[in-house]
Amino acid sequence: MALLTDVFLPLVIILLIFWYWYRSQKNKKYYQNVATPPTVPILGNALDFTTTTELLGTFMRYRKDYGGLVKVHIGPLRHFLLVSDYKMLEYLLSSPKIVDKSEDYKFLSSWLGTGLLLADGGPKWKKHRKILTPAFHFQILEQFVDVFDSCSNVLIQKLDKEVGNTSVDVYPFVTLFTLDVICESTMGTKINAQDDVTSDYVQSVKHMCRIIIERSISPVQMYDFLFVFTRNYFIQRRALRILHDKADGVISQRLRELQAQTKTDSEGDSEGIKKKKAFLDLILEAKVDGKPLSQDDIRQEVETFMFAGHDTTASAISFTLYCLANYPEVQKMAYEEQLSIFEDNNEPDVTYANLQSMKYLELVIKETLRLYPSVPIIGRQSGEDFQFDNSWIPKGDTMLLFLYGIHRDPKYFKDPEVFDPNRFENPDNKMPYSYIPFSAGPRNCIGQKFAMLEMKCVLSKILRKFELQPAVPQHNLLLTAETVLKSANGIKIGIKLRK
Ligand code: HEM
Repeated sequence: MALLTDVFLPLVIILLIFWYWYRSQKNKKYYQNVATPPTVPILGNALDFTTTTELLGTFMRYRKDYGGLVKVHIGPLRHFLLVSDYKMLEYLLSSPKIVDKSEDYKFLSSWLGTGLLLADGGPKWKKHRKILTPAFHFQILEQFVDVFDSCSNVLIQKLDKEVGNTSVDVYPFVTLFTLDVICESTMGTKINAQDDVTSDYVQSVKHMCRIIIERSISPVQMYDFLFVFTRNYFIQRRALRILHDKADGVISQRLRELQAQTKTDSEGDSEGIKKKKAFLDLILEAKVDGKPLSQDDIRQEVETFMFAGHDTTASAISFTLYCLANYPEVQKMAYEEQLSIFEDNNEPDVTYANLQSMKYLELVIKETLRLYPSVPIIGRQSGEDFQFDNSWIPKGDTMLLFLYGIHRDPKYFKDPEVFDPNRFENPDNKMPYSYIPFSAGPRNCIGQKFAMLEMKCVLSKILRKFELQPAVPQHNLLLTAETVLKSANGIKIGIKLRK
């Protein structure tokens, strides 16, 4: 006993003090000149973020009070660097080396595996990015206009039933529309989410999107070993089985069809009809190092497109409708542009050429994405220590790139809180990293052209059919930074039939 108290305990204390001293000496070179908001013991800055609706406001305050680089502590073990400094954003996004996603994306991995969005920036990501890029060539995108158009028609029917309602939350309608679009374009199969909202598939997508967010802020669910004891774990397990089975089923069926088609073609019995290709077909045809992708790799890319391509566009379309409703002058100009393109206002179908000529609508979407970027924050980490200005940033530390923050910086946007699509009329490209709704650099959004066409198509059809009005009673958005930007109290507008 005496040995324990006289020798062992003091030794442990000395070692701990030495370890603490050594760590603080070693860490001295890190984060120099980077401010930290005042912390409380153990919790650090955690009390500033108790809900996802506080996040953007707190980050904006940090930015205003402490500048473009802020070190934030969450509890005793976690910290991150909040980045909205122009030069640092440019450095990080253009770097061919800092291409790894941060830890925060891990809750998505049971669904998306190592598909493009989550993959570290190693050789696999590079090869997959290279073979998937041609899938977004305009000749391929052109084929999807029919899909955008027919899914928009279903949405119009749904909104038609809301005519006269002065306070419609458009987000639930739009998110089912974008799910229909992405499913048909990616897998080449219809899920009819807009007509069958209770289907297992639609519900599973919804559960997964919800659970990912709940896990990222819950001190219990964020740890895998505790998560397995929660109800969400069992819901997630079932949802993943449904989602994976669906994707696997579609992939196997397409493979069989392709094999049968090759056989018929080689027997000279082809009817000569060129079937529209879904993204899946292009992935099935692609070769990496001379070999086709494995079934797992294919499924992960398909599910990545499903995830990355539906909630993002739903957020952008819904906020654009909100802005059009609340800025009647802007809506008038957007509507007049539609009239100039479709002389007969009842013209039902939209073509690729029509979409190309919707220049003003594009400005409206761009300005909406400035104020309401679908992805308000993205996370990165570096594989090695690096120096920026006079500060060293350690390898593996999370850096949160605050896109929402730089989009509202008066240094780059005059009167940043004002919604003014004309500010993009003659863009000067001198500061390209101040406007990055689709990110930038090697890991930018692969689907941005697809998204722009889809958004223009559906907005064009809605604008021609309905007059959008500010909601009554007045609706103030309560922005919440989940995986995508949403409004916690809905995105509400009034809908009136155009005469
Ligand atoms: C308004 C719509 C959209 C917005 C604002 C948007 C925004 C973004 C952003 C900011 C990133 C970077 C994420 C990060 O670094 O963590 C990203 C990546 C990505 N997006 Fe989009 N996106 C949209 C639509 C789409 C669509 C329609 C698709 C697919 C059809 C898509 C597929 C992807 C993929 C696969 C990545 C990962 C790329 C990589 O890391 O190589 N996105 N998107």
